[in-house]
Parts: sequence; C-alpha cells; structure tokens
Amino acid sequence: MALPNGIESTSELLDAQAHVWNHILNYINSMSLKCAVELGIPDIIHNHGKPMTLTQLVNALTINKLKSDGLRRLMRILTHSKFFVMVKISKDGNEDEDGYCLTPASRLLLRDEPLSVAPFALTMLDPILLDSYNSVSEWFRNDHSTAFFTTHGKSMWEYTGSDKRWNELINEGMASDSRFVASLLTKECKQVFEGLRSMVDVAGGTGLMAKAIVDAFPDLKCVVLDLPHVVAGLEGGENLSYVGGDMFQSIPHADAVFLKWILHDWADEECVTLLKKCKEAIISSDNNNGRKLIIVDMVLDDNIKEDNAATETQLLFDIMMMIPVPGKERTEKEWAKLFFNAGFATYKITPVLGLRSVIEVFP
Ligand SMILES: C[S@@+](CC[C@H](N)C(=O)[O-])C[C@H]1O[C@@H](n2cnc3c(N)ncnc32)[C@H](O)[C@@H]1O
Ligand SMILES: O=c1cc(-c2ccc(O)cc2)oc2c(O)c(O)ccc12
Repeated sequence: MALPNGIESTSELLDAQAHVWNHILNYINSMSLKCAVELGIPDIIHNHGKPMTLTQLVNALTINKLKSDGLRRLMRILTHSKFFVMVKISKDGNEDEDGYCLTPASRLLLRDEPLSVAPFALTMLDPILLDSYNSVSEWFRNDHSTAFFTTHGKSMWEYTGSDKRWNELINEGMASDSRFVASLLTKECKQVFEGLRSMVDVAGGTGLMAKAIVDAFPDLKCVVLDLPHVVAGLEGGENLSYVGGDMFQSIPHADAVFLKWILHDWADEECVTLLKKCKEAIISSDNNNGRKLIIVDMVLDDNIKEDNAATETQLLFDIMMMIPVPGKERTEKEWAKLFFNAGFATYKITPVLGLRSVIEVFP
C-alpha cells in the first residue's frame, strides 16, 4: 500500500495516526474527569483518610455494584492523567492490594475545598456549553457573533438571565474562581489595593471578589456593578453595595475600577468603549494610589512555546473565549493597543496568578 502524500515512512504514518486518534479521543479525558466529580470520587477517597481499594470505593459510591470493572477502568485513565496515584497496601500475611490516593490536582476537585475547581469542571462540561462546540463550523459560515448564539438563539448573558439552573451554575462557577483569585491577590498583591478608598468591581458577578477585598482592606468601600438579574436580591454590607445596570452605559465613580475576567469576553471595539467608560469613572479621583484600573486577565505569550502545557491551556482559553462569548485572550501588544486607543497613558503587568496576570492601567 502506498503511503499518503508527504509521509515518508511507515513509522511516520503510525505516529501520525496515533497523534490524530489522541486528539479525537481527548474529550474522553475531560468527560472522565466530569464523571469523577459528579460521582464525588475525590471526596470519598479524601473522607476515607487512607489509600482506598477498588472494592472499598465501589461500596462507598452510590453506583450499580455490577459496574465495578467500569469504575476500575475510569480510575485507570484518571490515574494515568495524574488525578490519582496507586499505592500498595500491605495486608497481614496476604498479597499486597492496590489503593487509590489523591494528588494535588484531585485535591482541587474536592467539593468543600475553598479553592475547589469542581464548579469550573461542571460548568465548562455542561451540555449548554458543550452543545455550542457542535455549531462552530456553522458559526464560521454565518454572521452570528458566537457559536453559543448559533446553538441557543441568544447570547450567553441573555441565556443566563432566562435559565435559573444555568444562572446558578455560572454564578457559582465565577464565585469559586473569585475565591481562588481573592486568596492569592490579597496575599501576593496587597500594594495594588493599599490606600484606595473606593473601588467599583465592574461586572463583578455576585460580589465574592469584592467581599474578599473589603474584608482584607477595611478602609475600602466597594460597589459591585453587574446585570440586574445577577445582583437581584443580593444584600450588601457596611463597605459593600450592589448596583444593577449595564457597564457600557454607566459606571459609578471611584478611586479605582476592578475588572476580573471581563475584557476577555469582548471584541476590541467593545473593550475600547468599556475602557473609556472606566476612565470616566476614575478620572475625578484625587487619591494618589487611585485613578487606575486593576485588570485580572491572561497575557498570552508572543512566542508560542511548543509542547508547553501552560501555553496550550492559554490557547484553549482563547478558543473558549470565542465560543460562548465574542472574546479573545490577548498578548501584551494587543492589550497595550486597547489601553492606548482608550486614552490611557501607561500600564504595569504583574504575572502573579499562574496563567493570569494583574494589569494596572493609568490615565
Ligand atoms: C466572566 S463573568 C466575570 C464575573 C466576575 N468578574 C468574576 O470574575 O467572577 C462576566 C460577568 O459580566 C457580566 N456582564 C455581562 N454583560 C454585562 C453588562 N453589559 N453590564 C454589566 N455586567 C455585564 C455577567 O453578568 C457576568 O457576571
Ligand atoms: O462560559 C464561561 C464559564 C466560565 C466559568 C465557569 C465556571 C467557573 O468555575 C469559572 C468560570 O467562565 C467564563 C468566563 O470567564 C467568560 O469570560 C466567558 C465565559 C465563561
């Protein structure tokens, strides 16, 4: 049999086939992870307090006991992808047994872990989002702003306002990420907030981030602005208040404006409009540490590093920002262009949040 054009040897042919197969089946890694979170496997192993055998795991889970071999195979792929490790448990006088333990990655999937990413897994792998990925080629041919719109007939934020389950899922997802970022920001980036008297968290969701910031900086008053259905019924406190509204129309005045995971939702034109509104909101502040935007978002590497997991995750986020929302992840050059087009003079990037950075922007 002739080799396909451009393939020079049988081994190159077989490597190419394995590469394609791996990419076709890669979603099974994501779905296996989702299944483990839904079944509560990390929590059950954690609560067991010591390595757990397959039999113990089957007995502890509320599953059909006839499916224990399926569970063994699920645990095998998840152990291969470093969510669990197997250790030998010695039994008096008998052969050793294998037991499953958690890894740093599966500790982040525990439900009661304050920094849990379980809500992120369940939201990102919910059919509401996954269905949109089946419309991507259709979206490339039509004039809709997102594949989410092609699938559901409305924007993701409109959908959130019309579906209670999805609204709760997405708000809990955002809140869990805010817990994660807040715990790092208030420890590692104190100087960014020190001396501020007022701040608006623009599109701040249900306000978890703002709550953590006012708790860490008691002299700071924070307003959370988000769409009316997101902040409906939420009660503020001494230093925290909520405003329902449209950030493209008006933003309350303050020393500083905080934007976490907002600008990556929007195309350049909307970002410049929003940045100009943010500038209007801070420009009259007389606070020397104020008159700034504090942005939490990704800064993509200019040079794509091959075989680098961090680069790949950033590129996956960039595609994710194209499917439910009309957004993108940006390189430093792309960020700078937005800031200068919106009339800002300087910016400072502090890469302290793993794949994301804190960007301070000054008029
Ligand atoms: C990706 S979420 C980020 C939420 C929050 N900043 C965080 O990081 O947890 C985007 C937020 O933008 C809000 N949003 C979308 N369009 C908006 C608008 N026109 N005005 C105000 N908020 C808006 C959504 O309701 C949602 O809470
Ligand atoms: O569609 C999403 C989903 C999220 C999300 C879900 C669950 C979490 O625990 C965290 C985040 O985040 C998004 C986001 O930040 C965005 O800008 C657009 C879409 C989504």
